[in-house]
Amino acid sequence: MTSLATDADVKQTWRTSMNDKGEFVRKTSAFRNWITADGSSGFKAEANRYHLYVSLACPWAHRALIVRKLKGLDDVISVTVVDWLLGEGGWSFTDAKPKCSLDTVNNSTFLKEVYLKANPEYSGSITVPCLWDKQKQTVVNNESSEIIRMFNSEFNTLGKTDEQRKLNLYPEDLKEKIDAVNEWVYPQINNGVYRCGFARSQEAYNGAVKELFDGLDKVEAVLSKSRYLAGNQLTEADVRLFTTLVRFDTVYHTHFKTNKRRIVDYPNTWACVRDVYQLPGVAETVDQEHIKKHYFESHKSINPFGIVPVGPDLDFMAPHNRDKM
Ligand SMILES: N[C@@H](CCC(=O)N[C@@H](CS)C(=O)NCC(=O)O)C(=O)O
Repeated sequence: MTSLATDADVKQTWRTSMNDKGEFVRKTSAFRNWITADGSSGFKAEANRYHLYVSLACPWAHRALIVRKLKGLDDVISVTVVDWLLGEGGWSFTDAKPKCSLDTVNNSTFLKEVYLKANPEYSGSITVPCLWDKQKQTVVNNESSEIIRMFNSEFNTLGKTDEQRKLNLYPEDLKEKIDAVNEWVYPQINNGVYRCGFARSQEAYNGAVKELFDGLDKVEAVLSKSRYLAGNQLTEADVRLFTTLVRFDTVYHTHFKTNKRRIVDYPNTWACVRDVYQLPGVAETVDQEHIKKHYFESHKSINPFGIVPVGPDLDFMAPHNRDKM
């Protein structure tokens, strides 16, 4: 019998990752196994073997959901959506909220039970996305940047259509460029919004917000010259940026105090968000109810009454005209 962690043992990343300057410092992910097409790593890419635990609110989990869709892997990799509320016990399962379901794979009540099944000694953060191996009964990987690379390259015989099997979001000739973009987009923007929101000193906030808007200005400049971040072809760099930007005006702008500008104020960036949103399969991965309710209801230290603001209404389906660039 696995010993279960008590609520007090649950390490909520956003609460515990602070340094003495009041800055938010994200912890590194713990499970880093690799699925390969040939199985040489011990984790072979196979249909119905892997299960993805996600929150529809979480930008990191959202990356994995988008790549799973774009690569036509929805019938190959199953998914459970957790309750949007991140409570005292961490992520949990419910069938009483739209799109959420109980954990029929591991029959757990809290996601921490899944992590502890993989490693009873585990004391790290309990985060989504979490990729579970139904065969080996363990967590394969809980780092989104790696999960999307595996979905992109290792499941190529299993995708639904030829086009989806051939889609390459990290092509050889663009690797350097994509890595270079990720190198600044991650700290300044993806993690940057959290660094603004969870700052516990004015200095920490000032530094994070400056880097964030320098980053967004840079994105706008790049996207004024090319359709996507690494040129005229969609890559993982765009997916990684998109999941932050699609949450920006509805949540971060108010909740994380990133209110110098909104994404709709950046014409090229906003058009690029709509471009990615309108790609086949992407819109159905975006759920603003989960997104808004998760952040505003869960982070009681920055929104004590859990009130969810009413707006803004954004038209993600408005024409983007980026294909004419
Ligand atoms: N580096 C991880 C970060 C994942 C992460 O921090 N996820 C958040 C949700 S947005 C989480 O699960 N937090 C749980 C907690 O703070 O307790 C990745 O990119 O996969």
